[in-house]
Amino acid sequence: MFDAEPVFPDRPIRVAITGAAGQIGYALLPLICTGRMFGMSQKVSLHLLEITPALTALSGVVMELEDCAFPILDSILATDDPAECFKDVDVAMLVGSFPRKAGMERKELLSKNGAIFHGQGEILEAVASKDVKIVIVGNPANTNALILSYFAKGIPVQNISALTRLDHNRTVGLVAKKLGTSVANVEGVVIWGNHSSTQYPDVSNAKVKGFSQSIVEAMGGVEYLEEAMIPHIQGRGASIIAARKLSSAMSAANAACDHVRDWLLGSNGRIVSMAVHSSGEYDIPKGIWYSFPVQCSRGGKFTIVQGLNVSDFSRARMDATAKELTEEREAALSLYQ
Ligand SMILES: NC(=O)C1=CN([C@@H]2O[C@H](COP(=O)(O)OP(=O)(O)OC[C@H]3O[C@@H](n4cnc5c(N)ncnc54)[C@H](O)[C@@H]3O)[C@@H](O)[C@H]2O)C=CC1
Ligand SMILES: O=C([O-])CC(=O)C(=O)O
Repeated sequence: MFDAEPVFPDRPIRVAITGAAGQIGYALLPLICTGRMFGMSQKVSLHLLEITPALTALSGVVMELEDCAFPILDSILATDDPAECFKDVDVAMLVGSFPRKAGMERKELLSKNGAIFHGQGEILEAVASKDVKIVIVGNPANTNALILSYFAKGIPVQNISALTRLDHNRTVGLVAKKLGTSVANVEGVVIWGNHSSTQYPDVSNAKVKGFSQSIVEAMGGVEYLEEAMIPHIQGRGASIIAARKLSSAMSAANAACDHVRDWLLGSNGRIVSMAVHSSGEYDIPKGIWYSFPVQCSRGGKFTIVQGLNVSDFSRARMDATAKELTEEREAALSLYQ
């Protein structure tokens, strides 16, 4: 457990979690309530949303939360009404949606899940604080963020993000394993682009304590990246589905917790990856939600880290994943225009 100065010393922080009775919800709730997200000095008020048929399952989750007697858990609201759930929340973690099955790409979920983020965008626009910080976990996460923003124009684009921290953590884990070091020694990994099989996990700017040479060379050169590391990270979600017959939940919840903690409390100078609105940084098309290297400062601010070295190898991959996101944007917006 860690402690931190509370974001709101005088009141609980209100956190909405959609799909709270699902796999990720079940893994995420204990992380929040044991202080892994906001520290042990911040009281938390949970606003849990489920679809009506899952309300009984949600009531069981609520019973378990009560039975945990978490000292920082102040109150729980469980509802199937998104307007009630989102009213006055400080953070909205939008998990509730359908996971893919083996053999599917995440973008195949667009027609089914896009409608959820359309509806929730309109409701957030109507009832949420303009300061709310929103993270979209449900897939296809980047384009769901774009859809949500399209229907919630009063919420600043900087307050809407999508989760690529899982890919980031996967890459940190892989680098540490390959180099035989601790994950704590790995810094400067970047996930560029889409949370999909076109994402570009980039270690070319990474630094690892104890290694003075280039990390690309230490890892086995460009050939290793191209043939092993990049496909490994791009396909990790599918590998987990193949093995578990269910998509990642523990690691997804852990990543969502890291994402919100760093966004709200600051990343202490570390580079982390978040899918955020592109204003054309690194010549990425404007208006898509693209995963960039960011540094977060306390209070829910982040800046995209500028000036990282971009080789031709990186450029081609950054552009390929941007192209996919541009196509997803066209497919999504064609439903609404
Ligand atoms: N961005 C990322 O890194 C990751 C994203 N995911 C995605 O997260 C999503 C959730 O995954 P799981 O928890 O494993 O799925 P799950 O099926 O176990 O749980 C989803 C829950 O959402 C609920 N739900 C469906 N529609 C809803 C709505 N309109 N409002 C509120 N709740 C609703 C369902 O009743 C269900 O309880 C999926 O789209 C999955 O692909 C999963 C892993 C990583
Ligand atoms: O692969 C999936 O469908 C679930 C997911 O997003 C991940 O594990 O990264």
